[in-house]
Amino acid sequence: MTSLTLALSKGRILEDCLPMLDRLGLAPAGDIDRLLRVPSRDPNLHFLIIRPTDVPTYVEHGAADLGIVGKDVLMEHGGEALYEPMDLDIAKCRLSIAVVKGSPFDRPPGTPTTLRRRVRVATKYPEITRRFFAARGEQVEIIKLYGSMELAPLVGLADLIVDLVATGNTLKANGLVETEIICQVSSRVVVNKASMKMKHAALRDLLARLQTLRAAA
Ligand SMILES: Nc1ncnc2c1ncn2[C@@H]1O[C@H](COP(=O)(O)OP(=O)(O)OP(=O)(O)O)[C@@H](O)[C@H]1O
Ligand SMILES: O=P(O)(O)OC[C@H]1O[C@H](OP(=O)(O)OP(=O)(O)O)[C@H](O)[C@@H]1O
Repeated sequence: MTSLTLALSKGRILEDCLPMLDRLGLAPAGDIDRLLRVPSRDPNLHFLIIRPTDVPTYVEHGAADLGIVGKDVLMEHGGEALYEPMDLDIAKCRLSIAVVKGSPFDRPPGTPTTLRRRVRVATKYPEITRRFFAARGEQVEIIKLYGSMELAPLVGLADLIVDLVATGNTLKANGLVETEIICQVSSRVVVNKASMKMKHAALRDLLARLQTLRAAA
């Protein structure tokens, strides 16, 4: 039998995936809090439990045959080297622009700025942000952060943020408002292109099983 390696994004996506994998009889058979390479209840499937931002890299290089990762991470990484056959419709949120409520930046999208400097945007997604503003003919100064983006405009580090929003509770709690949605986000299955050829039957079966869950949801 062909064996497959599936890279799972640690954190929120892993938690959302576990019930799905369990229903397919593919739950991890090991301590997912400690082990980085975990067998599943199916002897032909192993999991790698890794940081979300590392999933596209592992799959692209063939260290994993497939992976589950947020569309946000894929767009930032650039997904051209991977197949993206399925939207799992889990870990749903959106990538948005937000500003301090009532600040000079709290205005309709695309309003020309009167600033003598570039608008400063704090984000974990510099590539998506650069492309988004460039497509509108705006050059912005991007400040790369690794978390807690909501803090940046409160302490004068940035004018705007580009961050994930789901319920909107984090923005609200910090006195921020969403001014524009850049894109909707959900978790996707990505597949290594060589694996898709060499392990076609095994991958097709696993994708079909994941698809039945989607259809039943
Ligand atoms: N509030 C949210 N609601 C729903 N999905 C979310 C939310 N925040 C993030 N996600 C999705 O889950 C993915 C992983 O988010 P999570 O917060 O678990 O990890 P992280 O802290 O971003 O990872 P890292 O450890 O690499 O910084 C994101 O890439 C996105 O696709
Ligand atoms: O709209 P909400 O439902 O409040 O969710 C949005 C929050 O969720 C994510 O953060 P997360 O909890 O993953 O923390 P992190 O950015 O520090 O990883 C995101 O970066 C927002 O801060």
